[in-house]
Amino acid sequence: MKKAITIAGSDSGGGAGIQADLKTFQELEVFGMSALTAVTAQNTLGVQAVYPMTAEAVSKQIQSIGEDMGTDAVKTGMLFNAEIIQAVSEQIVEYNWQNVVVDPVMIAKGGASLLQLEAITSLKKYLLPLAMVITPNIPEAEVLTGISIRTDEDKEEAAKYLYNLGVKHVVIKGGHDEGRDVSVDLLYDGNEFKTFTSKRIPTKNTHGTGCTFSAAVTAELAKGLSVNEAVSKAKHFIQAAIEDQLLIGQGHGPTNHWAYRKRMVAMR
Ligand SMILES: Nc1ncnc2c1ncn2[C@@H]1O[C@H](COP(=O)(O)OP(=O)(O)OP(=O)(O)O)[C@@H](O)[C@H]1O
Ligand SMILES: Cc1ncc(CO)c(N)n1
Repeated sequence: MKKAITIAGSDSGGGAGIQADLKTFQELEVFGMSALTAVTAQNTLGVQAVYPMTAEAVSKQIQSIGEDMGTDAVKTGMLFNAEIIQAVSEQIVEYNWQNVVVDPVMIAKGGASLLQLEAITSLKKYLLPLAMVITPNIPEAEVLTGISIRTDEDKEEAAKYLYNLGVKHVVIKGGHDEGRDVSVDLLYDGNEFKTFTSKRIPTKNTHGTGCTFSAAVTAELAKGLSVNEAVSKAKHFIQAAIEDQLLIGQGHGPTNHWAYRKRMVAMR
């Protein structure tokens, strides 16, 4: 069985963070492991509190996996501060992990900060050059590049900027591209652009869409798919998860992580 580790924050509400990642790994038949970077008190209404781990505690968790079990792919989500980013980057180098998916989580749906502003320089300097894939949403791509993204050309320019920081593949997600009836994710591999388009689902229940999408990319890379194939599969996975609504909580509800498998079983 292939293995994947998520290095991310805990979402007590279960829709995003470590919980979304492990559910997604399981649904895609990959053995899930984790290193917690922070504990959040969170629900569908927002983030009530953030308790970061020490960089040492994060390092030790990764070391436990690296020294014994190993992994076929790595995902990073909420990293919170520069010390954690540096520790994670060092461990990725130490164990020579190649299939690294960086979801540059910055701000939760309700506006709470999940990454300190001064940590963005460290993210760009230490972690991005180790990434096989980076999966920013539009606001994250704007912060990382300083480019204001309004048009498809702006997205392409931002993707090129991120590629030039040493990331091998850039996926700029289209969930925040509101006012369109489609959600378009753009993939750039340094050579050509490819788009993955789906019907935009009118719903407020999109808590954890980004985490779930990047976890699905990670699981598929662990299984040996190419980045192109992994992104395509992840797009189908998240589309099913948003479509098959759960209606949990009073705010931005979680997606349905088992919708994709339910569909696959029904098609057999
Ligand atoms: N309403 C929607 N309908 C269809 N697809 C969507 C919708 N919202 C998001 N997506 C898809 O979900 C994935 C995640 O995109 P999004 O831009 O929402 O990430 P995000 O902002 O990082 O998510 P979050 O911060 O909630 O974890 C992308 O593949 C995007 O196309
Ligand atoms: C712990 C955690 N990671 C990531 C996100 C982004 O969706 C969130 N809301 N919470």
